[in-house]
Amino acid sequence: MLLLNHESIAMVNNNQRLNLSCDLDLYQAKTYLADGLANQASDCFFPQFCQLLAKLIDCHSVGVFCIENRKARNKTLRNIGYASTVDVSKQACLIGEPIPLTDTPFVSYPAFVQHVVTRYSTFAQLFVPSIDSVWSMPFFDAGQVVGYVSCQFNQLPKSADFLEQLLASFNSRIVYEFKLYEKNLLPHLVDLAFQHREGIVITDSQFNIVQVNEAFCHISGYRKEQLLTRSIDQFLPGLRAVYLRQPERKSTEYIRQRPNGQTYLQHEEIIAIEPSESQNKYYVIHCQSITHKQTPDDQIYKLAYCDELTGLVNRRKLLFDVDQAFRAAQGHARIGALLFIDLDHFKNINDSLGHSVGDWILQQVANRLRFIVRDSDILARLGGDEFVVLLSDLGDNPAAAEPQAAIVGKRIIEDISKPYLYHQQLLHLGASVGVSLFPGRGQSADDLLRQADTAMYQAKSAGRKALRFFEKGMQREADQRLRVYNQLREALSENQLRLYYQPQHLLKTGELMGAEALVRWQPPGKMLVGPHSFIHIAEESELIWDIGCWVLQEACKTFVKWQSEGLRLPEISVNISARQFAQEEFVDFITEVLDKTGMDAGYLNLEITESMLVSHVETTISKMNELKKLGIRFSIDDFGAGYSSLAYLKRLPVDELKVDRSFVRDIPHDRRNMAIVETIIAMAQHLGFSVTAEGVETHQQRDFLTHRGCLFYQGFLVSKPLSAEAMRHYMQEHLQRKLLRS
Ligand SMILES: Nc1nc2c(ncn2[C@@H]2O[C@H](COP(=O)(O)O[C@H]3[C@@H](O)[C@H](n4cnc5c(=O)[nH]c(N)nc54)O[C@@H]3COP(=O)(O)O)[C@@H](O)[C@H]2O)c(=O)[nH]1
Repeated sequence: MLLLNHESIAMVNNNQRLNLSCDLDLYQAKTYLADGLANQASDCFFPQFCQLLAKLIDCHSVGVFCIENRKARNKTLRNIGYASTVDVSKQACLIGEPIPLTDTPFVSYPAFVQHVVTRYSTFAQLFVPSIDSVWSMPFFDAGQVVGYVSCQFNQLPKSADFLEQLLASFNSRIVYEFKLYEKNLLPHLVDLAFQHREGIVITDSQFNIVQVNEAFCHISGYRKEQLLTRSIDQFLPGLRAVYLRQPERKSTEYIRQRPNGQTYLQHEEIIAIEPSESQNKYYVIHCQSITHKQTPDDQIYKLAYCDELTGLVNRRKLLFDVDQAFRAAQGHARIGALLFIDLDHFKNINDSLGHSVGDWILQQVANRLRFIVRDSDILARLGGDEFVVLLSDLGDNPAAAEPQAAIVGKRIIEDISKPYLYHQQLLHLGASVGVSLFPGRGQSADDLLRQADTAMYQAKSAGRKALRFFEKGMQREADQRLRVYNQLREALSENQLRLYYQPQHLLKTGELMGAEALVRWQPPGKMLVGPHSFIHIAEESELIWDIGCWVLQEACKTFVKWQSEGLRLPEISVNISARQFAQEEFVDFITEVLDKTGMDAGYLNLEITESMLVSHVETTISKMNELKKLGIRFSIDDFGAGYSSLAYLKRLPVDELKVDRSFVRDIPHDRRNMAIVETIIAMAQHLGFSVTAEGVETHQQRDFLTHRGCLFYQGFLVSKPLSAEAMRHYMQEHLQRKLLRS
């Protein structure tokens, strides 16, 4: 607003008072105005006031302005009354317009400015160029300026003193009308705003929804009663978190999901409103669905460069961006970082709750990541549960860049690990992050993704929810892993896998009670390779399914063959990995193998690990029950080394616990481990499970276990794992000894 600037203040301060004679009697003027306003309805008060005053003092025009957002830094003037003694059709309509007060203090005394039109071009746009000067005066409420009256003159006005005295006597009435105006205007504006085509949500200070408009219900697919009083986190997840973390970043695009599963792209803007110090804070969220607003060009761009599910940059665009960022960093001696993020346990959610929940989770993760990165960073989804954040400029000092990248990485892990609320159900995820800084010596843009991926793998191996920076040694390990993976694939197709069998005996009598099938890899011309060197690599990929299938078929085939040869073994145990068990078709697959091999399910025992049970207990129990109906038995392998939750243990249809080798190893030296073994045995007895001790190597260990009531054991004391042929001889000898004894 040009009326009240530094220059005008200077003029008043210089006592350049308007010294013009007054033709009007002050008393008459007051009466004239007071009569004219006496019965004036509130909504016409200010236009009428302006009209009367303009006529009275014979000026070009009069305007009344109230100050909006008085407490905010960016307060503005809104024109609420205007009248002119000349034809106003040629002038800009000011009523209701907020007028910006750029660089201008809100003065608290009358001000006068001459030659306004030539001095200020904006003013010329608002008023006819004939205006020469402007005089304005503030109105006060409890000592605070609440608005102004401004009078525009075609020529120098006659008396400012007169005007000042006249208007001062109307201060209370004008302030009263200001208040009425504000009170009446607000609901009217709210009504108008709520009829808007775009979605509006109002929340209280705790982000609970207090009002929504029809448009929001239409866009989001929720009914008003489903939304009111609920937290916005349920319907606009992530918005609150990003706002609280970065209040200056008011608007963002999100992928949202309707209750029917349909997704849409939405532009959301949040504004905090604090009506007064005594009143609570509110938030107004403006939502604009922009899915349909995209031009064909936008759509082509999105198809080519965006990930459809999350709206993030896709792999193709990321590779391009990485290349650009790498070159820019090289050219300007800056440092950047590429963060490779892989979700922990995502597959469990996908497998157990279905792909639509998996998709929902990926969208939530994308939204959470959006809050963390800055606009200048690049956020991409590579596919599956892999995301990438490219921080293109972390300064020019490598020592400072690394902690900065670590802060972002740790925040990513922290935010992704917070629970997700899906239809009253809390879902848990984690994230492992690998970081590669660039540009490095001998490094190319192509290396970046691979290096960060390698570091991410190290983070996963470190126990998940971890962050690792790429180091040169990691590359060697990654290359080795890839080599083993490729060779394993070949091993499967070239029939290089072998199955070994470790006998299991009854502790009390030494009776042969079963055997555990253990896989080995026999590369041509090389030493036999144990599962420790390759099972974990297989478990990271679909290869574990193929290997697991082979093991189960081979074990059943061999067992049936032994049976046909009269070698009767009470049971054969097969290890099942979590990834294998989680497959939807697992139960069907087992049934098929039993059918094909002619194996009686009553002889088959599946060894599963504790960790597998904790992540999705319900699905696990239901799968186990299906298999139990066929006659299959279950052991919990490595018991005591994992979570050992008694809460789920009593619900599981399990038959046996296998005490982890690490507890048996130190008998009789480690009293604590001995106490653990005793407790496991006692607990198993109470719950009706049998117990097998693994890794028994000495007579002392065997005696201890026997006296504590353990039923079965396996270990080098009695036999190492044997090839199928050696196991056949072992069974024959055992049978002969038994026959001799009887
Ligand atoms: N998913 C699958 N996992 C499998 C399969 N085959 C094996 N495995 C898992 O690999 C782990 C290592 O197995 P392995 O090297 O065969 O070791 C087993 C035994 O050799 C070893 N053992 C047995 N007795 C002793 C002993 O007295 N001393 C000693 N130092 N080691 C001994 O223990 C392993 C058996 O362990 P467990 O399975 O826990 O009963 C192993 O964890 C296997 O689970 C497969 O086909 N699928």
